[in-house]
Amino acid sequence: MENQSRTPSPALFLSTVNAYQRTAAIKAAIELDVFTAIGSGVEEATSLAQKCQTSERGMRILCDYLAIAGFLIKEAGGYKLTPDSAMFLVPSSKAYVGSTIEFILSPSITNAFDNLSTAVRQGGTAMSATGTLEPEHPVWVKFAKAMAPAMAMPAQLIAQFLKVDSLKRLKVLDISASHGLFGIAIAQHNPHAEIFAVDWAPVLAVAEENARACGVSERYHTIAGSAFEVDYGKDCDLVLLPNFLHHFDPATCEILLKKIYDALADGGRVVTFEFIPNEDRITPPEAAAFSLTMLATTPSGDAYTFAEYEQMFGNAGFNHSELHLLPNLPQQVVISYK
Ligand SMILES: C[S@@+](CC[C@H](N)C(=O)[O-])C[C@H]1O[C@@H](n2cnc3c(N)ncnc32)[C@H](O)[C@@H]1O
Repeated sequence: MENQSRTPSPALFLSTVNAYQRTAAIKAAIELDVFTAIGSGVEEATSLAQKCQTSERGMRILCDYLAIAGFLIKEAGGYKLTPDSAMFLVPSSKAYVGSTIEFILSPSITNAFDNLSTAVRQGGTAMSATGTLEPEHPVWVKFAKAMAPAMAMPAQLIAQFLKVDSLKRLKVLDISASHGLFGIAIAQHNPHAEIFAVDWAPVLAVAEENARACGVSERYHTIAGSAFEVDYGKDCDLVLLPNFLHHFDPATCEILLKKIYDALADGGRVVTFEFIPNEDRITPPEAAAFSLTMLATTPSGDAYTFAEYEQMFGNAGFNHSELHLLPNLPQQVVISYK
């Protein structure tokens, strides 16, 4: 109704076409360490320029733009951090996510969007036949290093949610382990947990380093190779499947889920952590929009609805699946039982 009654405007079109400038501004601010400088109390463009070794004009224009975009507050000619910027954009914060630009803005990802019309025409990535699913694609080592800070909180929330602390036996398979944080969080919550991490060999080196740093390396084992080909072993109690199924079409997901089903002990669980849109496929926006990333970067991946996951797990033999919301996260959790 609101759309019909207001005066038509090109504002949305123009801000969307210019959106690359927002991306460039936040990237520059992170590269120049502007948020650290402002967080440490340096607030005027002149002193910020000295601290970050930039021109004064450049710093003034960048900081004004960041204030317009909502990353900074401008007061009495100086700049302050917003609460979000203080928590997520200052590198000394535990919740720092600035490093994620190393993956999200890596050419392997951004180049995939340069030719989106072709991807739309053909219904899958225009990068190459396999996109980011090429075996040992180097972008995944970047992901493992850059995205770990953003996954630390979800990994801990999932470990808490699963209530694994008092189990006397816990064999865990972490498929697409990457940085390893999801499996490591389970090992931290349960001293009996043995983690078996599946991913490409160069990626698993990052997971092993993190397992060592978290003091769980003795219970952290790796299985290098394609999740579709390696031997998972038997009698797993828990399979972690975070941010993996979205890369594939439903038939391929079902092949993987059948393999997982065979590796699970009776009563075992699979934890799928994914962007899960509502049935309308346009809400919630962040989860639903993830579909475009899959169109641009993979041959046939998608952001699946819960009903679609239920069907895939059902077809693979699982007894039932449940959808759970975790606080303050754009992704949701599906628990599927053998
Ligand atoms: C989007 S990342 C998700 C990583 C991690 N599970 C997380 O949620 O943060 C996808 C991961 O799948 C891995 N991967 C891609 N294709 C794979 C395959 N065929 N077999 C095993 N791992 C694969 C990548 O190396 C990468 O670590």
